[in-house]
Amino acid sequence: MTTTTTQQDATTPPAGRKAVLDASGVTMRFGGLTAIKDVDLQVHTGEILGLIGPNGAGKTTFFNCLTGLYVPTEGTVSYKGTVLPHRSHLVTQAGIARTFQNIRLFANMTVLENVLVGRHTRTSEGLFSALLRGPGFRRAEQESEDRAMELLGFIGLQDKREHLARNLPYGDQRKLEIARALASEPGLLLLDEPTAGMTAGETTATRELVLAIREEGTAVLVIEHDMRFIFNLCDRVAVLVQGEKLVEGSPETVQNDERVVAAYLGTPFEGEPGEAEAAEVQAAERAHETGPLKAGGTAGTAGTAAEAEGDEH
Ligand SMILES: Nc1ncnc2c1ncn2[C@@H]1O[C@H](COP(=O)(O)OP(=O)(O)OP(=O)(O)O)[C@@H](O)[C@H]1O
Repeated sequence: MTTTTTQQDATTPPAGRKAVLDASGVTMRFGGLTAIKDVDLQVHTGEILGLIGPNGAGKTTFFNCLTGLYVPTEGTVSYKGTVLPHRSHLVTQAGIARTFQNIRLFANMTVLENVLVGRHTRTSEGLFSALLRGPGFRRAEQESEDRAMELLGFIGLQDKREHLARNLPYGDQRKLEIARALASEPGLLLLDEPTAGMTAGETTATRELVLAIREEGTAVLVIEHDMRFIFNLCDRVAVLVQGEKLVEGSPETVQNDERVVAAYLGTPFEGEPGEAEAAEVQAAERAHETGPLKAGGTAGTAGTAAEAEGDEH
């Protein structure tokens, strides 16, 4: 069921675009369980790629392999042509930022402070400079704050800069997570279920935000269960099923692939609905009309499908 299909439009980079992310043969085993098996995936500059799959398909595990949280059992992950180290802060420094399925903000810090935390990989001032609070440090601090305020403006939270993160409404907390990730100036942003628990309005706002992020020059790889969101947003979609890439291609290609439907809904029964089942339902309906249930569970004279069929002729 999990044969990999590579569509013509799946691997060919759009003209003039290069791969920012190149995951090759990524496999992740936990003891006897293979959560990810030999997955290849590329994300190109200016692209929004969706990663979908049923619960437990391995999407988050794959993200963890990309971002250095897990060391893949096999395979490599490259960013702009350089193989990434298996350390998450080095991956962030290289240019990949992410958000998590469950919000991970510093609840007791302000909105602004949360974004400033996200900038630490982009500030070069050392410990001594920070302790002495010399001119170099103060300048860097001001630059960081200016950039953080720019990002808060970008997500529409500039007026809440002094609010504690824990006091923000849920949708704003999600946006703040994205701003914190953007503070590291990534070339690729990974979003893990960014619209989980959101209202329809918040989901639409998130879609617009992701499109604006792409406009600013950051490629996006997004995991999401909300299919409408994915198919309306993404340039391409990849489907993971039981740890393997099943299909990859345009939203239309993926939506129309029967194996994707089967993976989500289960394999359909062979053939048409059985005549016997249909007759049974009809018989039960007639029995209901004919009279009260007799002891033994049959109604009137129409106890079985066969009898019902016989009655009709
Ligand atoms: N640290 C771990 N140790 C052992 N097994 C794990 C670990 N992390 C994930 N798994 C297993 O790997 C498989 C894939 O899980 P994963 O969370 O990546 O799926 P998912 O596609 O993100 O699911 P969901 O959509 O429900 O979030 C599951 O069987 C899960 O139980």
